[in-house]
Amino acid sequence: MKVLVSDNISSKGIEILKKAGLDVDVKTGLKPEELKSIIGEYHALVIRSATKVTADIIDAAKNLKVIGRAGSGLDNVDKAAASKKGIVVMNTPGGNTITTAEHTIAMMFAIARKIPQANASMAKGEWEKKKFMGVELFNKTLGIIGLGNIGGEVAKRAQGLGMNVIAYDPFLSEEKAKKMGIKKMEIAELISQADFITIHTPLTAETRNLINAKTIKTMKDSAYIINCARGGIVNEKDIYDALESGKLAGAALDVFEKEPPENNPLVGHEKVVCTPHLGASTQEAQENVAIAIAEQIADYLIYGTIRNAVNFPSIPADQVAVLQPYITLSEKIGSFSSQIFEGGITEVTLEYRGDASLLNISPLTIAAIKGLLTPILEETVNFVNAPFIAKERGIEVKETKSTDAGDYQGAITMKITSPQKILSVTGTLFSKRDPRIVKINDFTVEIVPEGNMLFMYNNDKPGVIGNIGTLLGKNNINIARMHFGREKAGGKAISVVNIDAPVTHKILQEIKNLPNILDVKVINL
Ligand SMILES: NC(=O)c1ccc[n+]([C@@H]2O[C@H](COP(=O)([O-])OP(=O)(O)OC[C@H]3O[C@@H](n4cnc5c(N)ncnc54)[C@H](O)[C@@H]3O)[C@@H](O)[C@H]2O)c1
Ligand SMILES: O=C(O)[C@H](O)COP(=O)(O)O
Repeated sequence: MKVLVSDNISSKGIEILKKAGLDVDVKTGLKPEELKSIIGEYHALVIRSATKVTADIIDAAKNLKVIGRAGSGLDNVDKAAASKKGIVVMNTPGGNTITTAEHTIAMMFAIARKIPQANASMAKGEWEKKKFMGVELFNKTLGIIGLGNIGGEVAKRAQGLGMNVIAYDPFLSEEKAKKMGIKKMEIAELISQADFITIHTPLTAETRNLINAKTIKTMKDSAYIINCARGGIVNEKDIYDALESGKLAGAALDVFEKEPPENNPLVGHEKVVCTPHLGASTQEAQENVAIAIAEQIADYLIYGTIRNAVNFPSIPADQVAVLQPYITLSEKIGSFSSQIFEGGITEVTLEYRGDASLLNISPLTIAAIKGLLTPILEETVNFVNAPFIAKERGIEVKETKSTDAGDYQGAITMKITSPQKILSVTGTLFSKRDPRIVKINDFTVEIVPEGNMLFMYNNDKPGVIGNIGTLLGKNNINIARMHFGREKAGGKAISVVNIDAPVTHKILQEIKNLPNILDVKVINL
């Protein structure tokens, strides 16, 4: 397997990839067309923030299985295009958190005490003591927008400096904020109260342009803005206008709308401190993220283990043993159901009952959808692109949970709806690991879902089984197992036969023509 490392990462990560037996090429600074022309030969791509993995690049990535970000931000990757193609996108959350929080604090000190400006002045031989009067951080209010990993570490450090920390984060509970000794508030309130405002959110549709002329108007004239998150969250033109008009005291920026910035008047402005996206640039953080991404990529390419993927739920190591049999069961229920169902599917509901309801159900639902789509689609369906394909095909996926599993310890039911009909298939685990299909609509059955199978609706009349056995025997096809279910004696019945070899189209036709056979489907699991 070949790995392309297209941005600078610590050599420790490259050593790990090579030791794992992977063929590693390091080619940094590639132009988009150069990357596009070579990406087809690689199975993994390791990046930082410089490489732009656009839909165009992904389209050319014929063999790519994984994109690994040595760091956290993934706004330079077209995640939807990658997911659609079944490419796992993973990052290394946490590896550069402390380093970036420290950089934020350093930027806050730098702008409050004008350290870079004073340094530049001294380098020119000046001694401008009066010009570089600063402000203390002690007793000032720090407003943190986005109290996640980095925001949280910034908060701790600011509290240590005697600052009053307030935060805006719509996804943060009041209780957690309280535990951290932080007052949570709405953004408008934070902006009007803060002496220093620091941003630690991802760049999303919600956060793009979050700090703009309108919000700046409501800030204190003495306020400072620090952005070590992503360019585009603060509107650079509006910050420049505010600084020029005396509305803001200063800004410290590590990230920019365009990187590297071109003709950006904020760079070199006397009230601005700039660093070239250095938030994560310490030896410690770079080793952390390079080692982490190399291990994650090697584990995925060699063992299929997915960790820290943004487009597939991670399964913690201690949950794998319990979840794996249920993942297998879900996938088999999905595959079994789609092979006996006919019609345009509009909705799929997964019902988790008993023990199954207590599990992390997202991977189980994805497995069921993968199982459902694989037999009916030409394109490769995997755990990453299955939810995307379902959505694209207009299939609504729902989940329900109930602790009551009736006769079973745990059960999963897949209900497939089309405008004409509904199919319901329930499965369970025998001895905690052996999948069984135990109900199909109102028929109670006990089917081992594996290998080649024949699924039949028939009239519950004598001779049906004998006829099938004779026909298969004549064609030298051995029956491994047979299962039956019926509504009532003499009514409609279900027969499922596990066979040791697949049937040909001709044999299938002959089965269809047997007396009392209403319908036959071939299943392969
Ligand atoms: N400058 C650098 O070199 C550098 C290094 C690492 C990370 N980063 C960037 O820093 C940012 C934060 O990283 P992190 O690891 O702390 O991420 P995180 O996911 O731990 O935290 C992000 C926080 O933002 C909050 N949030 C999301 N949308 C929001 C909104 N609309 N308003 C307010 N809060 C919102 C989330 O609830 C979460 O608590 C990211 O943009 C990341 O890319 C930059
Ligand atoms: O998202 C990140 O991890 C940071 O922005 C660091 O980016 P970098 O790896 O390009 O320095």
